[in-house]
Amino acid sequence: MGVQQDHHDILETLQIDPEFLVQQEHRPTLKYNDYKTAVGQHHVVPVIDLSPLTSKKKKKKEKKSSSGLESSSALTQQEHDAHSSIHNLVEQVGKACEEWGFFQVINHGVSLSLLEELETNAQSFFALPLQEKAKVRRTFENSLGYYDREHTKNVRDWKEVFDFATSGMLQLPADVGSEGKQVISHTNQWPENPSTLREVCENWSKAVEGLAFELLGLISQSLGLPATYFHKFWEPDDSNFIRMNYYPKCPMPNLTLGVTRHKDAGCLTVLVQDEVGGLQVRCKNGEWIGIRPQRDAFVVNVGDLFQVWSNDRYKSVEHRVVVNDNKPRFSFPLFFNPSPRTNVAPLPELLLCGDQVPLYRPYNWGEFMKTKKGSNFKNMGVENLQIYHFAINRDEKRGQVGTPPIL
Ligand SMILES: O=C(O)CCC(=O)C(=O)O
Ligand SMILES: [Fe+2]
Repeated sequence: MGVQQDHHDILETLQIDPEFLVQQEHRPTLKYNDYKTAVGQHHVVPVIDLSPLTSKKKKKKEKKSSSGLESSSALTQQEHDAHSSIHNLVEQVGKACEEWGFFQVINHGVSLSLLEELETNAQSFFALPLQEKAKVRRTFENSLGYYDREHTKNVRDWKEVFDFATSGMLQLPADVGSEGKQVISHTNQWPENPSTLREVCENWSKAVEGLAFELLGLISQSLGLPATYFHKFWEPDDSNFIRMNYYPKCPMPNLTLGVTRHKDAGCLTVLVQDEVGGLQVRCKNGEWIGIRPQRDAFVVNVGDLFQVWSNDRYKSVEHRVVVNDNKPRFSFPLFFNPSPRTNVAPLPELLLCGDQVPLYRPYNWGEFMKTKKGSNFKNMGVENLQIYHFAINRDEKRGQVGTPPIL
């Protein structure tokens, strides 16, 4: 049967809107009748135990409140042990970033009861009638709130989302000619119901943001930089936002995806998923593997910003979400992103030590995010903005880099 005929037959029997139809070569290849198989067979993404970090924080607190009666030599030994376990942690994180771009973390210090509260509230919110959810619907002018028509690579995702910024707002550059405005503020919108949603989300965001800064410190050290090196990019503001993802059951999970294959454009994604599974990562051999849901773990991945900053040492890895016809799924990623004013380019500190040439031209993160958010909003019919659009080609590298184009 020809491709044309095949496509025609599918449309004839389709139980879903064709907007959701993933191109044949990108459809999930496993059988997805049973949601458990949707997770895949392999679960080899590294799991890293963060207890050296969490116990270091605890010890610091104890030290502050202790009367200082311990002998100084005992303290020195303890400090030495702590130092070597942090060193070991940094090595594990660096290896995972270099080899996988993805890892899970356990003993991260974020409390399970916060997660349970978030899950209960998310379930209540997404169970509301559409007209209720639509009261806080995202618009082209305000990218925060509820949305059910998100597109990835111009295919509609089988999901509903609710986005909120951890600081309450995102300040993105205005379009040219926007009544002389330089920036447009996108502000959080909170639904009336569930009435606890706002408080729970704000508590969650404080806890997960704290974890993200710790992870940023570890990644920074793994690149040979001071732990706080990257913090300046989160000043005076940032563009962190959290998404509540709801993937309803899907009658045709072999033809559609919760999120089609993509790379995250930001710096780090720190995500917690429920027990259903469906997040898959593309391995170096091209195979898709599932990330095993683990109740006490966060899934962390480095995004495009780290790929550019590290000049391709840490690659942003493709991933996708498969859905199933058996159980809805929830996930809660924090997209941990710097100030929209940040100009992103390979870091001179990292180029100097490796005697390398930069592989990317500088670009402005706020402009990039604004363009990207526009293309997630609807099918633009063309491929959306990607970092490879800023890659420097070989000829340019030989002759050195010219003036970077403005986005
Ligand atoms: O739901 C998930 O597990 C992943 C979602 C994702 O990759 C994204 O929203 O960028
Ligand atoms: Fe993603």
